[in-house]
Amino acid sequence: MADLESQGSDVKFHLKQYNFQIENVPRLSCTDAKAEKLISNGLPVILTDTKLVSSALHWDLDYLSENMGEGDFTVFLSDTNKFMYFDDKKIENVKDFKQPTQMIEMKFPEFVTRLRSYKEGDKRLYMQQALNDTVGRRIVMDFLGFNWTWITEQQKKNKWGPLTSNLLLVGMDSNITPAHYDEQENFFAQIKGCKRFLLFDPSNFECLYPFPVYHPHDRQSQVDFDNPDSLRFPKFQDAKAFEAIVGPGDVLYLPMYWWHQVESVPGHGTVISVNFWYKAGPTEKVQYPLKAHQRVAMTRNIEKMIIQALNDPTEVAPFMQAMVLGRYT
Ligand SMILES: C[C@@H](CC(=O)O)C(=O)C(=O)O
Ligand SMILES: [Zn+2]
Repeated sequence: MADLESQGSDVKFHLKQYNFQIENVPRLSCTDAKAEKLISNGLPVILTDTKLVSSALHWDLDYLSENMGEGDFTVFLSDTNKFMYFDDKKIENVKDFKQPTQMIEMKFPEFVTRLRSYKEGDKRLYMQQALNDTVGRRIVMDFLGFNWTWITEQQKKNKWGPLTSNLLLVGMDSNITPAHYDEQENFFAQIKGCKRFLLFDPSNFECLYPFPVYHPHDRQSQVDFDNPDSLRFPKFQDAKAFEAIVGPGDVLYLPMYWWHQVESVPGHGTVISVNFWYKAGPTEKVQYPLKAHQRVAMTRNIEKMIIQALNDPTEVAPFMQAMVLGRYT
């Protein structure tokens, strides 16, 4: 991708400003030993020359419209530029849960028509669809042309589990996926337009206040980054962010359990990405002190167990307080 510095001013100009500290994620060649080291240590890095999705860099709305086939694709509609994920299987756990987006299925050409006819005040659109075998032959050929040799080598070297899916993301610039974490390793490949990632290592759990595990917004931060409630979330100001801006051809290694907010950079038109989600590998012998992501995984398991045992989420806080206050504090 053209050196960001040459786009620096215009890309930087459009970026939203936040109060927390922000450092840069390193941009390295995939042949650089430092990049290998970062990945093996579960640290984020932008890889500039993997050629992972070179066979798809020609993808644009017209090409996809002609070649994505007859399948239905999942499109989210939002009244704002935010597209917060929710687990529809957990909606019944929260009385009067208000879905932040509407999820509809549509053919690709219809999606393109709606995208192109968008005007201020319309619902914004974001297609998020796992690539599957309904796509047309040319997309299959492009997909087979991905640099599977390189990424499979990474999977084996880092002892990851199997590839679970490739999510195709086609959205409007300025769309935002609010801060959340995933429980899978992720090589995020940028195809068209630019995305800005704000990343936080898993130890920021206490600063980002995830929703409870039973909530439809499990794994999502409760903090509205644009209007943080410092009374409810006093530690948010201590969050430490790393910024990664990716453009066509860049691949971001996004380690599992790392928080990320993803902003499609305004002024670059339609934004197209494909991610590569891998299951975590088997945990070898547990070593102490536990890593931050292991503590998060443990917290999740304990939270699920207590909710199930008490059979009432409102009893979790008094139960945990009785267990620790005056005994472990
Ligand atoms: C969907 C994506 C965010 C985005 O690209 O809007 C993401 O969170 C991930 O790949 O884990
Ligand atoms: Zn994610």
